[in-house]
Amino acid sequence: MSFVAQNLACQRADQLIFEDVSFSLSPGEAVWVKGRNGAGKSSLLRICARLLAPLRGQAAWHGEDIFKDYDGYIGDYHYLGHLDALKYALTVRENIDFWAEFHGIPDVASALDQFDLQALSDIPTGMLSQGQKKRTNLARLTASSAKLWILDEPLSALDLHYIALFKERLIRHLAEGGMALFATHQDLELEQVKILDLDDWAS
Ligand SMILES: Nc1ncnc2c1ncn2[C@@H]1O[C@H](COP(=O)(O)OP(=O)(O)OP(=O)(O)O)[C@@H](O)[C@H]1O
Repeated sequence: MSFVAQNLACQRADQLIFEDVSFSLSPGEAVWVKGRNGAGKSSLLRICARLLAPLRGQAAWHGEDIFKDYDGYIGDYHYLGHLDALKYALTVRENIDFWAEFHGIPDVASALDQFDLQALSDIPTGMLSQGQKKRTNLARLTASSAKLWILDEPLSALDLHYIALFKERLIRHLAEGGMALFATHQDLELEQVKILDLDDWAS
């Protein structure tokens, strides 16, 4: 099982953002995407989550092009973007439920527990604070069986307690053979992380 990106180039509007970006992920590995504001971190993650087509280059999961083999990749990755992607009219539990069901994991209770969401579980997510919304998204992530976590600024809005909790959960995911591709401005101080600095690759 692996994710391999080769010579990716990205263009937004008429601007070439980066080119020749290559990296790979095997079970237990994490890649930390770094770079200045506007370097293309979110764009790279969106390409890997198939939300944006690369200008050039390939990305493959199990050796199959992610843009050609739709079904082979869909249940294996979970993308957490800048926006919270919650359905505000639904409660915390209902939001997590939906994704847990999509990924075939019915254990919503433990997902709620992991990010201390039990007391908030019946509140519509539109009423949550930014940090509570982020915790709901992280619970949704951990309720999924996705092998590859693609995370854009997963720490934003989290207080120190929940940053530590998230880090612990990420380390467990990697220890269980998962993979992670994440962009943060803050160092998570993971021991085994490969750094991909887009400032080195900027066009
Ligand atoms: N929808 C869009 N249309 C056109 N250009 C875009 C679009 N989204 C982003 N860009 C441009 O692409 C470049 C890369 O943006 P991106 O969000 O990937 O950078 P980033 O490294 O994640 O930045 P930050 O650290 O500020 O979050 C920027 O110059 C940005 O203005």
